Amino acid sequence: MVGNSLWQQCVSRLESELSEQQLNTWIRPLQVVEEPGILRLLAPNRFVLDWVKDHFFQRMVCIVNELQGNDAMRVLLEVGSNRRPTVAHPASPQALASRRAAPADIHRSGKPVPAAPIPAPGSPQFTHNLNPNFTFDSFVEGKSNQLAKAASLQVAASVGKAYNPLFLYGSTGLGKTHLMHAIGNAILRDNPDAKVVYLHSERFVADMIKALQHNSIDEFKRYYRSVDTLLIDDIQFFAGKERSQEEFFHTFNALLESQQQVILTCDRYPKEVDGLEDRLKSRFGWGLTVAIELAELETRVAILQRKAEEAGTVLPSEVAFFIAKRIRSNIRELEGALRRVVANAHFTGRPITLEFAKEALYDLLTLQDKQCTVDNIQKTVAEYYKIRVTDLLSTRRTRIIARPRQVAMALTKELTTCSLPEIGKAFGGRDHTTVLHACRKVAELRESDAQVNEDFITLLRTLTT
Ligand SMILES: Nc1ncnc2c1ncn2[C@@H]1O[C@H](COP(=O)(O)OP(=O)(O)OP(=O)(O)O)[C@@H](O)[C@H]1O
Repeated sequence: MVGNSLWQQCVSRLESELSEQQLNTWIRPLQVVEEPGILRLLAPNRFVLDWVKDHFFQRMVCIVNELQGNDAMRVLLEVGSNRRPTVAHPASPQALASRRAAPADIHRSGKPVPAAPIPAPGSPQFTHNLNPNFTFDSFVEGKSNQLAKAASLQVAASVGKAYNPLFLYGSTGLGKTHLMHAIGNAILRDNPDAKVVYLHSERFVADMIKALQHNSIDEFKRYYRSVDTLLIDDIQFFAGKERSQEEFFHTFNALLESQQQVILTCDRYPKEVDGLEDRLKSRFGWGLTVAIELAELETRVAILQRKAEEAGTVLPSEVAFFIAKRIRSNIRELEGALRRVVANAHFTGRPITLEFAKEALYDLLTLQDKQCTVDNIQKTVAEYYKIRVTDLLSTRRTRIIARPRQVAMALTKELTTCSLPEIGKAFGGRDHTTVLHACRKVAELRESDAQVNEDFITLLRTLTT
């Protein structure tokens, strides 16, 4: 029996034994490589590997043996991917400090930079900069962030030992900073004397420049190297900043060598950050690299309800569903919409009903509606894939046209109230079954092809913000 179908049979068996959540988190992310006599399973990272090994591996081997009878295959479990890399392999700490940095420029995030953590010269105190509200308890778990939360809990419980560095990545506003602070808060709760320091990468750069100007770079180094846990947010802002990367590289190495915990966040997979040195990219993947995905509808609703509860407001579920359906790609924006509804209710003294929420969010949603016309979706998709709108409407079936067309149809289904026949008509008079097929195909590809998933998310975000 070939590895793949054997594995499929094994998964079918597990489907009747495990919960959907367990299957999604631990079993389905495994990829199979076919080799004679060997069923090689690739886990996307060490975290999944360890978990699967401890909880399911024995059972998996049993099932394979049962399915195979006498000519049982060897089952191997290792970290790797036959799609795209997720985690680099560890290397010796001795190899850490041996290389030098390469040059580049500066760019700015436009985000507010949190207060500087550097204490006045000679001052021994540490500034955590942690938001006490960002805890594991206040973090709503869903399929999209389950793995990231589990990994974060593990790191908080085993600082410097479990996974170092922990690298959380995902689009903006999906909860990376929240989780990072949750780890810091949990570490401090267990050990109030722990030196936990959070800062945005721009702050690191600004402090380093200040230290260089004031001839206090040694103190700067000492400070960062003396922390127990260093949390650096949005490391994509290191891109192109040569000197900062070099400094960070050495700090990072020093911390890792002495088992101090480093936690990093980024808006994309480390290897995809342009302007970041290769040695940093590869080093970032030495511990555990975990993605936070776009939250699904149910999680968005649960987050809204949790935030409303925290604000002391009761949010009727039809209102929560309405907001969550309209704002899909960013939890921060979801919170913004909720804040607006709650504030309006407070000022006007009116109860929060569906009608009221529609009124309160009128401007925001009208702007979104304007962007979400079929014409605009077609134009945006065509520009993104560098093809013409007429190509999308044509009968051409080459992959470079057909795939964007499917993505555009799926986006139209997601973002407008058009029916399948209406979408078909708008895309060169196609049948509704073609549209249905396109939507299913895109959903399937988003699971199996990281590039399609990224294209879809980027387009969704462009069209809804
Ligand atoms: N699963 C969740 N449960 C509760 N709140 C969440 C969740 N995900 C995100 N949030 C909230 O959404 C807001 C934005 O999250 P956060 O700042 O962590 O995003 P981010 O991924 O770090 O974004 P950026 O890349 O822009 O820094 C925060 O207020 C956070 O509390």
